[in-house]
Amino acid sequence: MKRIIDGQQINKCFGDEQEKVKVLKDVSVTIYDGEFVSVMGPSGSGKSTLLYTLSGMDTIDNGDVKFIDQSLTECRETELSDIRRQEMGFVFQHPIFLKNLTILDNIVLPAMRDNRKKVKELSSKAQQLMEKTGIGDLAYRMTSQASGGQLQRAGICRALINEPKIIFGDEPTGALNSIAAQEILDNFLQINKEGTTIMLVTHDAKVAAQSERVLFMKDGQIVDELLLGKLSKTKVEQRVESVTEKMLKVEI
Ligand SMILES: Nc1ncnc2c1ncn2[C@@H]1O[C@H](COP(=O)(O)OP(=O)(O)OP(=O)(O)O)[C@@H](O)[C@H]1O
Repeated sequence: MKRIIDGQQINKCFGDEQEKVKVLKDVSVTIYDGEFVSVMGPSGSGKSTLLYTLSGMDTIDNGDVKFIDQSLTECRETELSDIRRQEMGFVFQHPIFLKNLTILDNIVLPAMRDNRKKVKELSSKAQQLMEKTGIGDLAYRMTSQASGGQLQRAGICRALINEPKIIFGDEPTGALNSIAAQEILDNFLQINKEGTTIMLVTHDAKVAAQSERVLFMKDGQIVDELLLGKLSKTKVEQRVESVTEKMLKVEI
């Protein structure tokens, strides 16, 4: 299988000489093209830091991170930001939008830098994405006129507008009720079915259980992993049980 992200012996500290906190300790992880991987672990175990270092959003102290064949650690900042913008999508727990733009324009805006002359095309693509994620009728609303779940779907559309190879999500369902969370997850499952690789950080066993592989972190290391395979709808409860069981073991 083709590797899309390859992190080798990643070390990352925060703080200064007097108060240094080692957050990632020799972490090695490979994400394969087309996978849907989630990362679980206790609060402070380093999940978000791992996501940010693997996506080149944050630097590492030593080790290496490759996106396909390109070492992100060796990239210049401009190259890195091109890769992040063109090849990666990001979805956060609380998506940030410009309040004076419509939802559609908020989705289109990040793609304008690379496609200045194609505003019409981009708008039509954004509209298609909105329809696909179930918010087609919200295109011309302002962000204040949408629910948290609807805004999160808009965040997914924005992440998809440049047709990224991989989407990184940091607790994308963390601020939503269980129904809205499942709707967002269904969007991710569909996107993954269509070929986009997904890596999510989550505290929710039900979210992790629907991914294909779960990495468990503790104290800055990946201490366990659960291979679930692609989701088949009949077995969700069983998958949740397996994830919860592993998670409890990790927390002990
Ligand atoms: N920018 C930063 N400066 C200093 N310390 C940081 C910074 N970012 C993270 N940390 C520390 O690194 C450790 C790991 O943080 P991280 O956010 O990666 O953990 P997490 O597993 O995602 O936690 P949570 O589930 O609570 O979001 C924590 O102790 C955190 O306080």
